Amino acid sequence: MVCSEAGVGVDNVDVNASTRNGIIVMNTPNGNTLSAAELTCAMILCLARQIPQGTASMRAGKWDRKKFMGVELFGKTLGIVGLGRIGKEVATRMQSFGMKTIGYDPIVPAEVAATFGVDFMSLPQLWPLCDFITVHTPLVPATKGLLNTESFAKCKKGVKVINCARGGIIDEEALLQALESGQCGGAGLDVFGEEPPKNTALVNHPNVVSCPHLGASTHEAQRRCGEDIANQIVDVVKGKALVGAVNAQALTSAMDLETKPWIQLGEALGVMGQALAGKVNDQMKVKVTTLGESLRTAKNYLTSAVMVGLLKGASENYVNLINAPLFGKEAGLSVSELFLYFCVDLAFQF
Ligand SMILES: NC(=O)c1ccc[n+]([C@@H]2O[C@H](COP(=O)([O-])OP(=O)(O)OC[C@H]3O[C@@H](n4cnc5c(N)ncnc54)[C@H](O)[C@@H]3O)[C@@H](O)[C@H]2O)c1
Ligand SMILES: O=C(O)[C@H](O)COP(=O)(O)O
Repeated sequence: MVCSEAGVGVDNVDVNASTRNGIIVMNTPNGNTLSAAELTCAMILCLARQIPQGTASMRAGKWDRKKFMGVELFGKTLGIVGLGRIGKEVATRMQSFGMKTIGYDPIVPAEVAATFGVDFMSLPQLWPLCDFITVHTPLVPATKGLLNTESFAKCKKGVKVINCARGGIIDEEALLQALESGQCGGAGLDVFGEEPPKNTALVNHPNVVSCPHLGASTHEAQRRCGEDIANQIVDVVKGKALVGAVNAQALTSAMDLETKPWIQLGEALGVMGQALAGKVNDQMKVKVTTLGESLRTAKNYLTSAVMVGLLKGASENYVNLINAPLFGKEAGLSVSELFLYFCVDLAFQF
């Protein structure tokens, strides 16, 4: 079974429960990149020129030319936290407005960031330099509250911030306080800790521009994600490839013609192990040893295959390559892996 997310974030899918039930969880990480990047750029422009506020004012019958004095983007510094797919597209677009782009990412190296015009630096270096800050990371423990009271205090007074990634990366309480004090000069928010937000203090703030999670809401992005997911599912059904799976590393290898026989062998060895050792219990030790360069990376799938064989029939659950490692762990099995280059005493062991 496959559970597909037509987008990047799988936070609306219970990945652990899917893994337990042997269900593949897939996403389509590329389809909505441009749409999310364009919305971010639109937010930056709205913050600079207060376009939504101007519209609301005119709808209220006013002609207030003095109230909405803006700033140019030319020559301003944009800090980009998270230099993946969307962060990169935002950078190149905003450079065309004459913005200087600086950024940080724990995975993307400085040399790579430089290829798309981003001056890489640490977060403590980045905060005080930015006129605008936009976040493009996943929401994980390391990014929750990345912009908080402490980091706002390190920023230029009046810094404008954008979150078109995930609610919670900018701490909402700290943001409200920073908006109230003027430390933050405006915020563009497409995402919220709770969606829709019950606490409307932020969306009602005069310096906040907001959208109801519209980053991927374009005809083009929806079509692309739909096509991607359809192709991914057809490929799985045909046993051709497993693209975009977020919880099935072993299964990715199972699609490869060269590794298929090894997976069958691993499973058969597991069945034999069960026949010899009896029902799996927490006293059992399993050691999967592979030999020779061609099996250097085999532990990625072979151990799972052995576990399938060991647990099949012995478990009340449906066991497959996706959930076997989890069930093995829960049964208390002690599993280790050994790779040997050569079968001699001088073998290099990893
Ligand atoms: N608003 C929307 O509708 C919408 C649409 C698409 C994507 N998104 C969200 O946008 C975000 C980015 O998506 P993407 O496709 O660019 O993802 P991506 O995986 O291509 O890029 C994310 C980057 O964040 C970096 N990162 C991880 N931890 C970090 C940290 N502690 N500090 C700085 N950087 C860190 C990663 O190394 C990676 O390069 C995700 O949260 C995604 O769910 C939102
Ligand atoms: O993570 C994503 O791709 C975006 O947040 C879009 O998600 P959605 O398709 O649920 O709007």
